[in-house]
Amino acid sequence: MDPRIIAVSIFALLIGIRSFRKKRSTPPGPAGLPLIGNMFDLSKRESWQVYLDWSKRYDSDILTMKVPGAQFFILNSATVIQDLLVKRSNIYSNRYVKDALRTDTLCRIQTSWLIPFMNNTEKWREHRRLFHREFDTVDASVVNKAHEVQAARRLLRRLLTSVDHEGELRLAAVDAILSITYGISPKDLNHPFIKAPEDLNTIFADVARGGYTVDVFPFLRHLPTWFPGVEFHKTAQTGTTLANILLMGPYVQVKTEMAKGTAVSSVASRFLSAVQDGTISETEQDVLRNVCGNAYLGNLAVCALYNFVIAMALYPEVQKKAQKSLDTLLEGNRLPDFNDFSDLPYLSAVVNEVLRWHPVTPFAIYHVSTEDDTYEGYHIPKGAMMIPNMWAILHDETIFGPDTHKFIPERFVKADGSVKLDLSELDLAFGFGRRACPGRRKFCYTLWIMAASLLTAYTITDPCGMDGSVLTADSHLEYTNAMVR
Ligand code: HEM
Repeated sequence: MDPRIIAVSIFALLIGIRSFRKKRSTPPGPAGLPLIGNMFDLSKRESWQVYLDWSKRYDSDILTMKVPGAQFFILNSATVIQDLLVKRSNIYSNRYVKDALRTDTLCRIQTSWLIPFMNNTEKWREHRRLFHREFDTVDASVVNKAHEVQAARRLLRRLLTSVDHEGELRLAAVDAILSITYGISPKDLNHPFIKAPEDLNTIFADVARGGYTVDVFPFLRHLPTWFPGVEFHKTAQTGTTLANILLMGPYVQVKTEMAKGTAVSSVASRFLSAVQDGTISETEQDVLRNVCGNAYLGNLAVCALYNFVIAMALYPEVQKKAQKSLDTLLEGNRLPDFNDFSDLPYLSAVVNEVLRWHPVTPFAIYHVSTEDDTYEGYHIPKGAMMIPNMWAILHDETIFGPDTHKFIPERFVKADGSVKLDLSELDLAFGFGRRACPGRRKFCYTLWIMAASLLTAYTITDPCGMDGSVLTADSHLEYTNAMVR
């Protein structure tokens, strides 16, 4: 054979092997242990910072880790997240695949009505469409905002006599969402509707951080319930009960109140009236009932309310500045309402900074890919778990300016005093692409009215730790490693 042909063939073969290798190569990441892979690496303390440090060590914004049955990709920059979860959201909008790691405990809890766990299907799209219609449109927000103002006023009134300030914030967050959704306003923390979403969110958070051995070794699910160490059976049972309280408890109460003619106007009462009038189908009724249950579970908003209070106590000069803008506008004559929104840009900047400073969901919720993909030469297989390090991008100094670990609302203020981003535009704090949080606009307004009301009536001082020690802006605040913190 002609030696030139042989040389060309070998060259072509080498190029082929190289490009195949490149296509199949995986991003860098820490080497795991035999059998369990990176199980311990995935649940490091303050893992958002650990993952970011690894990005520097491995010189890559995308990292990979493996545990039996699943491969995770950590996305550590806004560019990678934008490229994959937003621009390719047709591929990266699924959730946990059935029977994959970590889903075992969840599968036992009745979660089919929970939007965050639905796969990218028509059912999920219909739920999101109706969620938007009921909570996000201009018409809906007029009624919803009236409820939010009332919930904020009730908080101020309770704080006059209560000493359990933390409990009052928890109550206020549930009060706001329950009154918008069901017209129900719990009077105290013993109300059965207060604890259910908190406990269910705790179970989901435990599952998400791999708290159950069955998620790693699925064969354990075949062991009988009395067997030591199979506590997940009990957790799953508790979770199912809680999920039912969430979905059916307030919904049934509204139905009963409507029958008695005592129901307060709410999302649920409006659609139940439409059912009585025969203007919506039974399927739509079921979807709307689920949508209400999802909004109720979204009460994780309380974590952001805590962060607001902590920030005000640690940064008194910020608090004073926000209070001054409120006092100048209200002149001590009245409490704020949503008509004041555009006149208080600094307060909007404070709320933006609360969401950025300590994001409530540092890793959003994992997205799952539905087909094989290639990115920057790396192979990403179908079923890969994509973990966006939201904390990392919200602390990226190239996006938000210097000292991102400090609470500086001025980073959101333009030279003319107006706010850089409208509240609802701080999208980075609310997830990505098609799965971005549908409650974000509604929630931003809840936080805004609570913040405005609190700062008008009270001054938050004397920050101290659990052990009574005095905290300052330089103290290290420890956050849990959960999906929601
Ligand atoms: C501090 C307030 C909140 C934050 C920071 C937040 C953040 C998030 C994030 C990061 C996601 C995942 C997005 C992704 O997968 O990329 C999400 C999903 C979701 N959020 Fe929120 N959220 C908040 C409040 C709320 C509220 C008040 C509601 C309800 C009224 C709500 C309803 C939902 C729902 C239903 C989903 C699932 C969306 C889906 O999977 O398609 N959230 N949220």
